[in-house]
Amino acid sequence: MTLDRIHAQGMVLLGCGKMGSALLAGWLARGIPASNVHVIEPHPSDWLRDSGVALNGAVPDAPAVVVLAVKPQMMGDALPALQSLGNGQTLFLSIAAGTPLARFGDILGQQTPIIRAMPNTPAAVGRGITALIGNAHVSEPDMEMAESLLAAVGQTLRLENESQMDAVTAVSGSGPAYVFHLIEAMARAGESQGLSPDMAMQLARATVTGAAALAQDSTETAAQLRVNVTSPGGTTAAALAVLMDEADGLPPLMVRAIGAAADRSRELAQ
Ligand SMILES: NC(=O)C1=CN([C@@H]2O[C@H](COP(=O)(O)OP(=O)(O)OC[C@H]3O[C@@H](n4cnc5c(N)ncnc54)[C@H](O)[C@@H]3O)[C@@H](O)[C@H]2O)C=CC1
Ligand SMILES: O=C(O)[C@@H]1CCC=N1
Repeated sequence: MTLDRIHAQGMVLLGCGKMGSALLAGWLARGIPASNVHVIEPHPSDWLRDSGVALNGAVPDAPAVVVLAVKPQMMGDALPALQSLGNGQTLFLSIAAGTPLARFGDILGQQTPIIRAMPNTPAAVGRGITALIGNAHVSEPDMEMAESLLAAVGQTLRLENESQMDAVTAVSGSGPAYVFHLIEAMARAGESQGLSPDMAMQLARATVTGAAALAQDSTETAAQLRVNVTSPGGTTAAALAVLMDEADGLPPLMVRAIGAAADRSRELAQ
């Protein structure tokens, strides 16, 4: 129902790289007709060419929504081409890290309804999470349309204020990279204990994905799931004594890493 406007008026996707194509794959899988999606992408992948979307042609006069999925540094170059759609009924939905709502209004017009969202790459397998916040011109139906689009690729979450977006970006936007790095680090540590690289990677990858699935499906807290693995005086306890060290274990390291990402998000806003 909330996607009726897209069916009637079409939509535009500006930039179809890693995140844009993850979103597009979800929309097509959820039944948005490819012919309703107009994509502007100077370097289209084979997948995009074969997807059936309207690629690099004229965009509709009044699309229901324009999704902005170019790098923050490219926004200034890319956005003026869509200026004529500003100050009207078209909703703009940006997924760019660190780009404040006010900056879009400066280019598109101050009356333009704009939503800022932060998805993540597990959207590619329908397991993303996206946080959203809109400016004062976004109506409830606008917000619901954006949520429906993003719900096609995972969970959604409304923020209370825009300042939360830097922390969201640091936790869930960038977060998948931390988990992939955990796989790499566990595999490398397994190698240092004598496993072959292939075997270490198979064990690390299956362990992280298996634990993630358990965290998703279980009613128990993450802390309890950890306790369930930890036999008193056993191997896990020995590892956790290292990882949970308050001075140089994972918690202070994560505070530094997430702090660095949030700081970078704030810098991008300058
Ligand atoms: N990759 C990720 O995990 C996430 C990325 N984001 C945000 O999504 C946006 C895109 O990031 P990625 O997909 O990772 O980058 P990407 O580099 O894979 O994709 C950007 C795309 O924009 C295209 N492009 C460049 N100039 C253009 C123009 N003038 N008009 C139309 N298209 C143009 C590029 O050819 C490229 O395909 C960024 O703003 C980023 O902050 C948000 C959440 C997660
Ligand atoms: O690294 C970045 O800036 C983008 C935003 C969140 C994930 N990737």
